[in-house]
Amino acid sequence: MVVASVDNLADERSKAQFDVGAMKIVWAGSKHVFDVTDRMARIVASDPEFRKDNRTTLGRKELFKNTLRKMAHVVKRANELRLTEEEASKLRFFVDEPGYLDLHWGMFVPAIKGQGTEEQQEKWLPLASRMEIIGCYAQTELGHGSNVQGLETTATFDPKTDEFIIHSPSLTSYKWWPGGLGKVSTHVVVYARLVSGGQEHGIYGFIVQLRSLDDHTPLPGIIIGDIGTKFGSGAYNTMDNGFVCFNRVRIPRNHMLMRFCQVTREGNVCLSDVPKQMVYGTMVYVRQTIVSDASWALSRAVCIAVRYSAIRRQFGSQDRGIETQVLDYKTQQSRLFPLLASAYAFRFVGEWLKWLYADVTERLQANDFSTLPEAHACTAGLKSLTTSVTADAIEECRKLCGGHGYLCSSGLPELFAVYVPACTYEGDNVVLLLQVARFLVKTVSRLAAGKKPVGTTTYMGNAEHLMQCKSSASSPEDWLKPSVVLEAFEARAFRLAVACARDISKFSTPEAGFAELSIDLVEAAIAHCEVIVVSRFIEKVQQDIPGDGVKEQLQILCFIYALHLIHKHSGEFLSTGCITPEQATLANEQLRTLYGQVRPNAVSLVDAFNYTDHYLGSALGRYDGNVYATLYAQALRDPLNDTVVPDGYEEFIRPVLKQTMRLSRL
Ligand SMILES: CC/C=C\C/C=C\C/C=C\C/C=C\C/C=C\C/C=C\CCC(=O)SCCNC(=O)CCNC(=O)[C@H](O)C(C)(C)COP(=O)(O)OP(=O)(O)OC[C@H]1O[C@@H](n2cnc3c(N)ncnc32)[C@H](O)[C@@H]1OP(=O)(O)O
Ligand SMILES: Cc1cc2nc3c(=O)[nH]c(=O)nc-3n(C[C@H](O)[C@H](O)[C@H](O)COP(=O)(O)OP(=O)(O)OC[C@H]3O[C@@H](n4cnc5c(N)ncnc54)[C@H](O)[C@@H]3O)c2cc1C
Repeated sequence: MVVASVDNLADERSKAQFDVGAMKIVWAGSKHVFDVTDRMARIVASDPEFRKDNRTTLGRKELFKNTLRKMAHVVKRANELRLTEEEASKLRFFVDEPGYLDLHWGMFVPAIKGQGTEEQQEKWLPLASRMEIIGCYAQTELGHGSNVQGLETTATFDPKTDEFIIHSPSLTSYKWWPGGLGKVSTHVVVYARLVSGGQEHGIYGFIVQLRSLDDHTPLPGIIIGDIGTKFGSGAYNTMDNGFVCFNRVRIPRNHMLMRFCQVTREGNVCLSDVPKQMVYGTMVYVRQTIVSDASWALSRAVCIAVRYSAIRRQFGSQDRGIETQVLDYKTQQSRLFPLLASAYAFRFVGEWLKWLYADVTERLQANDFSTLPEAHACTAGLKSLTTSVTADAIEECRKLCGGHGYLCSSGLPELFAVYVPACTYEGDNVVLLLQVARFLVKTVSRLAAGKKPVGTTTYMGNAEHLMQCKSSASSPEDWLKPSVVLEAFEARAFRLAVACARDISKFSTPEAGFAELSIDLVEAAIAHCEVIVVSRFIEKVQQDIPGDGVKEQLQILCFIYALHLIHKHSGEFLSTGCITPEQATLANEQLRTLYGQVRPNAVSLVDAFNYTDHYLGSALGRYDGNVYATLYAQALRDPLNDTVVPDGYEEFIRPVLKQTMRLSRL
């Protein structure tokens, strides 16, 4: 019997019809980013301090201490190697272990940058950059997360002492969830209701010291700890998500982040002339980074599943000869290749969102707030879409790897467990889609008032056409025309949004209509977000892209992405009358052809992600394809195999056997 050989992947690589090196640059975004990413990934992979293959077997305390050691090593290496901010952030990324540094650099520092005055930034940022203090971001409470306006923690100004009193008035007001809070952070940006002169003035951020910088003990009035073990082995349990209760903790007045709202010495509250939502700015920033990161998690899972599907063979042999690679099964392709295409789609939309965020930031600095609602809708919607798809895709990749996908050594269970909270943190995905829907309904009603839509809703300006058009696709090849594909997506999204707006107007109040129709609104929001992703992908493949065959591969992936969505949401495309059942069948036919075109390039398309074996952390996804020997070696290393006869034999197995023997003699 011929067994799968590691040569499978070499064979696969020899079939590639494009320049893999050039695709690596496209995936990275530029030669510079590729070089930095590649260098940082290799530094981490070659450093034994960053070993992670034992993570799922460690108890919580050991795991956490191990993370502390790694974080300290990250800081040490970043200093020794004099890494730039860009390089250090990549280094942290490849260490691939959630830890307090994520929240310090990812939320605490951005909150101060975004919401602190210049003076406050000058004071706090150098301390944070040199890591003389470690910070986190505490917004969520035990009783309230999604509803930020419902937060209970108070920050009451005391004009007698020129201080704020930070207080947790109830159990439900305890801050609950912030990463880095439980055991590590010395400081926190706390979100609380500002109270001055006996009046409430809304939610703002306040810098509070939590722990002594001498011995790390909590400061007076602070009760603090970890919220407990979370889902999965290893995974997010490396993070000390924490709780904190403030018992009338006093902080100086200038610890309130005062860029958008100032409290004077007398306790007067002066609002700047900016929208009050500016205080939500850190969330917009982080949502944008989460969209960029989705493509990394998704591509990682897809890389494992594609390589393993090329190695794994089942059936297809009459004479016990060589069996079929599971990657050759159309069903495997139809589950896997849309995920591969989605990874590329999310990579490009992530890059675009970075641009959008930079653009809105520049405008806000010039007091132009006109694009803020769109930036909020795009970051919220794309965060929701990309994380939901990625979490589901990681689980699908696990199933695509059959039984071995269920082993921790496949890397997929931990990847799923660490990734799935992305659907919840930084805004629950449904709550965020409802924000997009609110924006869409407003856009539709503005259209009715003769206002021209801009940005990602520009397509809605073509209202009359989008409401009436019928797709012209009359052959499978027609589904390779960008204009045909885009028209179908835009018409579906627009018709769903218009139907929602129309139906809402039938209720006694818009709020009642919005609440009753929220299921339809979520669907309309997803349809709009898919227009954004599809159109950005089409735009990308219409650019000049260097490298033999690279553009052709991306075109194939782009159409797989779009057509698999038409298949997935065929109910909506059909019920809105954007396409006919015959056209849906033609789209499926084209999709099947495209799967055949990706097949010989699949392994090279995942090689283009340029992942090290360390980063992948998977016996199934190894670059050399040596799957079975690695699975066996890792099984032998399991703590349960430390002894041949297990601990507990004398106590619990032997007596059972003895008892059974006694019974059988009776
Ligand atoms: C094996 C592998 C191992 C290891 C892998 C290693 C590492 C990788 C993994 C991951 C770890 C690393 C890092 C991960 C990064 C981050 C994750 C960590 C932490 C997460 C942190 C948090 O979760 S912080 C808390 C976040 N909380 C939320 O997001 C709350 C959500 N709620 C809200 O945002 C709001 O309450 C709301 C938007 C839902 C409602 O707002 P509001 O009550 O004000 O009501 P309205 O709906 O009425 O809105 C009023 C108007 O305001 C507009 N609006 C709302 N929000 C914004 C905004 N942000 N910007 C601009 N405008 C906004 C809204 O549109 C309304 O406008 P109108 O014109 O319609 O009035
Ligand atoms: C791993 C992890 C890390 C985190 N890190 C931090 C951190 O560093 N700092 C921090 O402040 N917070 C953090 N959080 C908290 C996180 O931001 C919140 O959990 C998140 O915002 C969701 O809020 P919630 O838990 O209140 O969910 P809920 O709002 O209680 O959601 C429960 C259910 O209700 C539904 N729902 C809620 N409102 C509506 C509505 N209006 N319409 C329809 N359905 C609705 C949701 O869809 C969901 O299904 C973290 C959370 C996790 C899981």
